[in-house]
Amino acid sequence: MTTAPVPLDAPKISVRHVGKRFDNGFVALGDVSLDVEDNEFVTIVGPSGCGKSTLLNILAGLEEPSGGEALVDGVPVDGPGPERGVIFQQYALFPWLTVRQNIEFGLRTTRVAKAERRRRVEHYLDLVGLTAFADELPKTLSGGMKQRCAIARAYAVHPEILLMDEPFGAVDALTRVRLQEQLLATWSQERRTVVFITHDVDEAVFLANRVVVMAAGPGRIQEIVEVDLPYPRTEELRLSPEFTALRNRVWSAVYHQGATPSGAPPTTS
Ligand SMILES: Nc1ncnc2c1ncn2[C@@H]1O[C@H](COP(=O)(O)OP(=O)(O)OP(=O)(O)O)[C@@H](O)[C@H]1O
Repeated sequence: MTTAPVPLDAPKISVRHVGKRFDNGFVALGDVSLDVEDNEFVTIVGPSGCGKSTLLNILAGLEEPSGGEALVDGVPVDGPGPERGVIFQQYALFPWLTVRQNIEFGLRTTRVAKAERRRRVEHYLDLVGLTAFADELPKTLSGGMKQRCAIARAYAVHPEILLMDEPFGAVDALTRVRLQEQLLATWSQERRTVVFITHDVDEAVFLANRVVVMAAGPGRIQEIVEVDLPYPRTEELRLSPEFTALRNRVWSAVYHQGATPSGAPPTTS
């Protein structure tokens, strides 16, 4: 059997008419199509149950679509792969391994030489601010620290694509802002393609090149909002009229579906 050549101009990720009907007959995704270019940062927002996680799981190769296909570099996704790092809301650390060992774990299954593994682990420990806790077990860490450890573990493998499902959902507001800044700093230094699910409209706009707004019944793309704000994104930018306008536009696309995500609605006075 011959494999079709990968087109040079293929988007990094291509979702083509993907549908998902679960075994109980529930249709979680209707007909979803989306291209994500190399090095893009795309966030996905939408009401609970509109199929965000289902779509991400299909990209991760953890679920199979029941119609259409998902492609990475022009090749159909057929299970998980090391080029796609997945980060969930729950940290999923190994409790019996130290922070350092948890970060190193993913690297053991790659062909990275020992010296390079060590270098990378120290680099990502430093990047997420956990060097001082490297020899601690996860049970001694706060929720935000555990999540930073999970993020370092995913980054250390150098996946070309990061698939993130509400990764900062369980951390306090201040840690969340720091994690957002760290993620953007890493993304701009090391360039990855990121697909990031969130319920937080501010977070969606702050991080993304494009915000994909989904709707439910069945899950589908309602609107795509281009975020033409410059990087690096700063705290001042969050207060700017341009940011507020985009935030309100995304909010309105979600809000006018008749369901509300978490977070405060825009003031209308
Ligand atoms: N294995 C399954 N079998 C049947 N239905 C499922 C299954 N997994 C998810 N669903 C349903 O599919 C729909 C989409 O779920 P999904 O988790 O993708 O939504 P979501 O947009 O990520 O929601 P949330 O924002 O609450 O995390 C939901 O109605 C959910 O109940």
